[in-house]
Amino acid sequence: MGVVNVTPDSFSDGGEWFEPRAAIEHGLELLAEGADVLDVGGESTRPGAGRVPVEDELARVLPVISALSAQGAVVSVDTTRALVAEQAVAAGARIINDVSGGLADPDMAGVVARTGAVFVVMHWRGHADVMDDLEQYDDVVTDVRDELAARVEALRSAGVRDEQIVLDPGLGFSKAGSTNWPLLTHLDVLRGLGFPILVGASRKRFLGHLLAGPDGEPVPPLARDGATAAITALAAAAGAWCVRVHAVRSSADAVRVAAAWTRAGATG
Ligand SMILES: Nc1nc2ncc(COP(=O)(O)O)nc2c(=O)[nH]1
Repeated sequence: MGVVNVTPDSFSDGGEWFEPRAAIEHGLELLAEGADVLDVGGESTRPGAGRVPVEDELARVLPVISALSAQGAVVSVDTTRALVAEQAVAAGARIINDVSGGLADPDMAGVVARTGAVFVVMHWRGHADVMDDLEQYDDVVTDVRDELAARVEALRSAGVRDEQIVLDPGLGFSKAGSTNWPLLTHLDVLRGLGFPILVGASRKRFLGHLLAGPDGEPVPPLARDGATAAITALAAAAGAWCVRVHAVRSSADAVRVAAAWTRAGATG
């Protein structure tokens, strides 16, 4: 899943593809690099980001979703708003990628049920302005699993079918650096819920800290693509359904390495 952020302020690529034409071109480049899905977002979710008015979010994403869908791309819309999701599906999006898993907008579950779109349910505890204050867990793996299971039950009650649901641990969302790693090394616990798993580690802060030099300063987002590709390979080998990345080529190659590695291991 290649990231197409049509925003002026996303943490790792804010502003590069803010104009629709540039965003569309970038999406086509990511397809050429091997992306299976293009994730189009119009509102940054980075910690501390302010909300974007809904009309601005619509104006940003709809032209890009329409154009990329018309080119045959499988497009997801990265939004927490039911209205944006509904209009994005009408414009051709086949996946709704909601970092709040339906918590931010009470109308989202109904839109998902009505449209039949695939729904990515990410683990989330609050909007960007508060999420860093909500990082308390007894056991992050079982807590995230249980909170996602509760979301699944709520979605089922709203008429969403199991085959529409994809789960996502929400790396970096209400999770400080060290808290992210157990979610990656225990993907099997999340997979135990019985749904495909999407992993979004690309260029995130916890990787910047991992790669920090002697001065302890985290490396900048654009220096985190090697670590991102390594996580892609490990997550693929652990059975992840999809990884959401900014740099597609390196992760597409990493998926092929993991597939070859797993096949060789299977043949013994
Ligand atoms: N499903 C899903 N969606 C996401 N959307 C945005 C970001 C972070 O923002 P970015 O687009 O600036 O990387 N991370 C995720 C994620 O981890 N999972």
